[in-house]
Amino acid sequence: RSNYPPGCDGMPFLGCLPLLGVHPANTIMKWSKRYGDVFYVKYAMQNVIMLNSFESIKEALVKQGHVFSGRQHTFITEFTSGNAGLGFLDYGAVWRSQRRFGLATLHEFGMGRRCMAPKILEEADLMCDEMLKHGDHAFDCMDHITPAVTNIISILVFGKRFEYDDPTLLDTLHLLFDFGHDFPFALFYFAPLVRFLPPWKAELEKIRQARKPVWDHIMSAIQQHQDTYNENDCRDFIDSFIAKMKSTNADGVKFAWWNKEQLFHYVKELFLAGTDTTATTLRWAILLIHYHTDVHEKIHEEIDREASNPVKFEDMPNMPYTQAVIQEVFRSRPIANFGTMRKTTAVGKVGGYRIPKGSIVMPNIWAVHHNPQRWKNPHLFKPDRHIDQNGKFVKSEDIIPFNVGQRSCLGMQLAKMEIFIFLVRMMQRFNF
Ligand code: HEM
Repeated sequence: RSNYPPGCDGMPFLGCLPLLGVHPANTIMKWSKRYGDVFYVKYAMQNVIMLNSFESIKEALVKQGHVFSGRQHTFITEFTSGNAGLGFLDYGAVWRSQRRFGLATLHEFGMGRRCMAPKILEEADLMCDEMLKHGDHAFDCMDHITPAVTNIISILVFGKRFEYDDPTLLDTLHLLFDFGHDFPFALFYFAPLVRFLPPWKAELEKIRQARKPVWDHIMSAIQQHQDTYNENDCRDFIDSFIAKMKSTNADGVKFAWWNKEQLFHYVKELFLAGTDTTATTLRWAILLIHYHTDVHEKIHEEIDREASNPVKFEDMPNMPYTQAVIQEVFRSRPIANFGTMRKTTAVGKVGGYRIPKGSIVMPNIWAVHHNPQRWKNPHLFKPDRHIDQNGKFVKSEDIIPFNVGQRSCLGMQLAKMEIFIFLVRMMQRFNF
């Protein structure tokens, strides 16, 4: 294989899996000292091209986005998404049209005409009310953050929130957080045969059982929307999709991807992709602010001085320190260290190496955010590094928790809005 990147083969059958340790992204970042920015790591039987610098990630995912935006279909992508929805569609015309629809709809309901900000604030207040019920007793803040962010996706998708003790919400949380949180997706992805081994076989069966009521609920919500659909009153994501189904199929030609089954997978995926990510980022924010008393004092002072009470999303540009704190949370604790696996749809070239068609490629976002040449003491939490001499917030294009390129996170704007409003509102109502 001429001009293929260097790399590590590890052991027969297992490849490098046993060598990755408890923090694979950090281990791979260390290996880049030996192999350079672009190298391969064998995961079980499959080579994965790792991109360990912002330059190589940009060269591949942005400059050659048409080559590096595919997805591989495996047993686990089929199990998770039916290889439909959006995140696991392979690159091509179908993905492009579904993505365009998703972006336009999220814009409409997220930032656009029907801005979600007031609903996010309302949910943040309801969440704070629940937290207050604990009085002086200790509690796990995730017990309240997860239902609240799940409700934001519910409002977007179903047009309504759930009471915190509603069985549908509880079933959804059970599925997303009890199973989803630590699910070894990569293990099933690279070593699909483990699904036949007893402990994993049983685990998958438990997930099948747990997801049934949630899937039934999504299907019946779609049916209910179809029964009550009014073309002059588009209530939410499902209505927008139904409108698209009707207009696309209007001439009697059925387009395979604008149908109820695809809608079901899309809805499912918005919950999968948009809840744990946002909730975990918020949890990191609370923890990091709590442990850094200097940061805690400065952010509180800015919120008291600059934010409306209750906070508005429009306050954000006047709050450079709060923006710096959020950017530093994203830098120091990216939720998806490796983004989501990409597959090349043609031959590509990165760092001078030839990347064959069909290669699996992963950006090491952790390595970019912890590069000591770029960030002084990268392991320290220091929001001030994002403030210039004039006290202004400095936005850094190489902080990439949502990844970059045409396949980056669909919900980035909504997630940023949620994190700002939830965090500031919590700090307006509590000290932590
Ligand atoms: C802090 C919160 C979030 C983080 C850190 C995050 C991060 C990511 C990352 C790293 C990817 C992989 C992109 C790639 O392959 O390059 C992704 C994809 C995706 N995210 Fe997010 N995400 C967040 C919140 C959300 C929210 C709120 C939604 C939905 C409303 C969402 C929906 C999606 C979807 C649908 C994809 C697949 C996009 C595609 O393949 O075209 N995410 N996200």
